Amino acid sequence: MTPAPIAVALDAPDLETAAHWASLVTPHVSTVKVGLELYLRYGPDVIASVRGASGVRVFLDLKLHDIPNTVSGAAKAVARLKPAILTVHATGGPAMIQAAADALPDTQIAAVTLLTSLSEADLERVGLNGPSGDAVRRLAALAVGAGARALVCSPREVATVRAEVGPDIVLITPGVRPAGAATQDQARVATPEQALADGADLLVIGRPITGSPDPGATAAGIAAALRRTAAAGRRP
Ligand SMILES: O=c1ccn([C@@H]2O[C@H](COP(=O)(O)O)[C@@H](O)[C@H]2O)c(=O)[nH]1
Repeated sequence: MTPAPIAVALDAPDLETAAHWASLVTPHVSTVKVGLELYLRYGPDVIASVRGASGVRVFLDLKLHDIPNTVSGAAKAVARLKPAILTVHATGGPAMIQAAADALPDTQIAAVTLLTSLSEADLERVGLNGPSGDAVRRLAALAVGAGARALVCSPREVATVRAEVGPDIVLITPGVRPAGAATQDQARVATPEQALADGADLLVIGRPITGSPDPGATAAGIAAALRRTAAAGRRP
């Protein structure tokens, strides 16, 4: 069975837990995601631990945000880890995004538009007035123009972003919650089915899977639900 287009966020307090979660979910999902918590605690070794014997795709979510020269150096520093995806903040600007893309030609540089934890009120507080979709669309176009091959946006804006950047850019959506799941600190959320229907290519799902009693079974269940929805959509 083809693994579902899901990146499980391995936001674990220790390496053993992260590697265990990775081994449970990798039969069912295409990708595992290493973020700041694990990478800052364990450094580059964490990548081999979660990749394990399966060789699953690793998404390195470091959200780099600095001057272009520093981001270029940081991107080169992780090149030997061969991440499938590396994130930078789109608000770092075009020169910074291009520096990352030039430094890591074999990795998809994904530009994070606006964090999915920010509500419309939060965005107003940081000086981004107007609907989140407007800022996300602007940042998406800027990032793609600078060489980003992937974008991170909330599932609420993914249809707008798809219309803006076309079919060839990989759209990644955190802020995904199965129906009825707690939103926790996420503000702009949608279900896995809705995110895919609206144009997402890869769904980032963390705590709804890793916080469940059986992460493997939960990942398998979400993957099966997505397959059922896709099959229903294909029926005449
Ligand atoms: O805008 C963003 C960018 C990245 N993330 C990351 O995705 C996961 C989401 O985890 P959940 O447990 O499903 O909330 C997490 O690692 C974030 O760092 C994001 O949420 N929003």
